[in-house]
Amino acid sequence: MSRVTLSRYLIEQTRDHGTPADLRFLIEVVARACKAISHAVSKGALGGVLGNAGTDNVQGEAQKKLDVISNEILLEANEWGGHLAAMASEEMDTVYPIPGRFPKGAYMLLFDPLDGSSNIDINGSVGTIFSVLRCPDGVSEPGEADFLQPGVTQVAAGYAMYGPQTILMLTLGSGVKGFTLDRELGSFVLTHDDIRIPEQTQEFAINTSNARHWEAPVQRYVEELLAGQTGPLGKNYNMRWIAAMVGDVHRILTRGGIFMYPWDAREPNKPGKLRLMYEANPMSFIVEQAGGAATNGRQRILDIQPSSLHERVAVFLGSKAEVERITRYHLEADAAR
Ligand SMILES: O=P(O)(O)OC[C@H]1O[C@](O)(COP(=O)(O)O)[C@@H](O)[C@@H]1O
Ligand SMILES: [Mg+2]
Ligand SMILES: [Mg+2]
Repeated sequence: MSRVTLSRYLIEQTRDHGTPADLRFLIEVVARACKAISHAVSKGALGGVLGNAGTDNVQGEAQKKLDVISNEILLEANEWGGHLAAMASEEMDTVYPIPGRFPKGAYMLLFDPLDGSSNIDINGSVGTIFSVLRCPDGVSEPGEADFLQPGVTQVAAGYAMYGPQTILMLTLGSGVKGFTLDRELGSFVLTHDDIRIPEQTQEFAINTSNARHWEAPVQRYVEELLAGQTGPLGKNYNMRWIAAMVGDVHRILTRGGIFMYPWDAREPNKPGKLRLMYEANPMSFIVEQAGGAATNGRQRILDIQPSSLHERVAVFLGSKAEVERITRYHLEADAAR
């Protein structure tokens, strides 16, 4: 059987399903950048890429060397391609315009260049998350306001995961495909066709060290999960936490489950830890395209109208029945107030 590479898959999407050629090139360039990041990550201590960069990002988080390297790789790969009008990144203060010497295109790219940064120095899984938006008509130099589109307008989203294997998961809005990097061939090869998340699950992911800071509906739900077979949910649940959203979402796409990063009272003014534009929106698009659901506890994430580029959000995503349950618990608690 001949192998379907990412390039071939994208060409077939253009030929048979009307995927614009410039979107296809854009995805190819992002995938090439992910290969370069995978290579950089794998060098570890030998390549001098571990440890802190000695700088903070706009959100006040200490940047790791690989956060900065990955951001640079994505910028350099994409700026000359001719498919983009601008980029935005978790690691940059504001919008990155395409330099005047390069041609401009119809799309805008957003990314979390290195997700799961706390795993870098322990040789745990990390990844890259990306989201593609259309540049509004008539805008040649998009600013922050042009990026503030709800997630439902995304034309493509995906992530690469740099684990024991490097994989790339992609949605163009009609299902989710997964590709594994063949290092000898240098290509991403289709290995996960038509991914579907089971509606029910027996696995959950949440950082329980924050339990005392959660809202009542989250405490209620997790208590019920922990109560197991003799509790109100009537079954035993297992728990996993990779500390990299890419890893937890990848597990959910592979065998189901629910992932939660709720609001908590440690920083009460922030709606959550994860970023709407670089993490929650692309992951919610992928999860919905695989038959799952994603909310902030009260509302579908893809319907949220962003108010700023680096906006945070609470995230509950994965198997539909579980996401519906935790969302219902929030709404019931709100109604009883
Ligand atoms: O360390 P915590 O609080 O458990 O947070 C883990 C979460 O933080 C993140 O690492 C945030 O992403 P970055 O590494 O891109 O900042 C998520 O991937 C992950 O789910
Ligand atoms: Mg992240
Ligand atoms: Mg990051």
